[in-house]
Amino acid sequence: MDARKKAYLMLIDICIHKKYSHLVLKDGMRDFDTKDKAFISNIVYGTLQNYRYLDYQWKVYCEKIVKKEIEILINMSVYQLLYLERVPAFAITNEAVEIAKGKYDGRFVSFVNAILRKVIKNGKREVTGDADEKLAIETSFPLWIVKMWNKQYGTEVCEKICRDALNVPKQSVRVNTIKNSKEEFLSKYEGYHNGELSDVALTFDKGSVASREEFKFGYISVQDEASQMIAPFLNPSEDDLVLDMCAAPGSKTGHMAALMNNRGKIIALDVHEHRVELLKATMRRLGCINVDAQTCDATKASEQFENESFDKVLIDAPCSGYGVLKGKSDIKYHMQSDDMDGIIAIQKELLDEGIKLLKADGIMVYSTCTLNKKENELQIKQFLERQENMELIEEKTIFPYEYNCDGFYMAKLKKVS
Ligand SMILES: C[S@@+](CC[C@H](N)C(=O)[O-])C[C@H]1O[C@@H](n2cnc3c(N)ncnc32)[C@H](O)[C@@H]1O
Repeated sequence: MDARKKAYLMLIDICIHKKYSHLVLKDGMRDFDTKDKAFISNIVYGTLQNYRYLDYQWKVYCEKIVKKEIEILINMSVYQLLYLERVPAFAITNEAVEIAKGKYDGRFVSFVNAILRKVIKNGKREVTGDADEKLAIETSFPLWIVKMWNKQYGTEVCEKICRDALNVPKQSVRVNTIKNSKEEFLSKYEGYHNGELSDVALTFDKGSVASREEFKFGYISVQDEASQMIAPFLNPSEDDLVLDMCAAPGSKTGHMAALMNNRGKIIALDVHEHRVELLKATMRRLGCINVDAQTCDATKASEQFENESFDKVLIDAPCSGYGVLKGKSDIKYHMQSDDMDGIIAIQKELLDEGIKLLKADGIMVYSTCTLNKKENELQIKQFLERQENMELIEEKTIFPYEYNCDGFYMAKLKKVS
């Protein structure tokens, strides 16, 4: 199959059938060579990342509402016209027409052709509107989130968050110190560079590490650098009993096990059984022997575990994920203003359950990979108002533009006796 046709079918799966982009790309590219793989992934991610900007470039030329399948075809073609300078315009138009011919009737074929010709003739449209509207279109965010970030973080930070989300994320791994030190690892494997934030982080430029020997042997774990700041923030020690309430797929569990020198004990919970299986496989690969993984709804964990029995509790909560938009452009594409309504209630339940299980003088860390104060600072403020025996020791936000990493929020809390 032609690479563009494949990219189109993948975009249909992601945008219409709501499949995860990384899985669609992983499963769909087996029969393509390296060059085509790069081309397909460029079209898929580029189109998703710039979707609203691409809409803006051509919807001015049509009066009626367009079928979603046709909109996707035009957007992926406009993406190539505006961003892939080496690809000739006639090749892009011809291929779009061929894809349309194979699937839709003659009316749609001429429509696609006419729109693309107008975009070629008129070139890029300058974005107009007030500052929020311009930023929203230029960076392909819905207006409501630009307004929300503006209100919560101020204009300057909001603009940096939006523009940074268009960048390609840095790829990072964590050296698994249970199996090797960073120095030992670097003496054996090439193509890795020191990270900026975490002392066990390495970055790499090319390809994916999942098929490499060093990954299979468990010498490294794929983990964003900002995410690597969470386990040290909780700082578990060798003789601690730790509860990791939302643990799968286990990035932070594995990091905590390493910080504890594989001693003490981590009870790692997740509500989804298939994700607990993933976590167990990761723990085996990394050689973590102090982790007991269990399928459990952590909002009811006190029915299963004794109250006040854990020295440390980590709640790496389910969240809207607005800190990881560079790497997961499908979150950006699908984002809706009511995404967080249900999640905020679950986060609250997890916090209230966590405190029951924490020992007096114990430490709890609450973290999310989102940039939304309602799930972060405000969630913690309301928790502290409900629970007088908890005190806030420190809270911080890592913005994704600071280190070309993911965005994370973390709060460290202590149970006062
Ligand atoms: C942000 S992810 C955790 C990432 C993980 N800590 C890591 O570092 O790899 C949130 C996890 O919470 C789990 N989850 C959601 N609701 C839950 C609940 N009520 N009890 C336990 N786990 C839950 C999800 O299945 C998901 O795996």
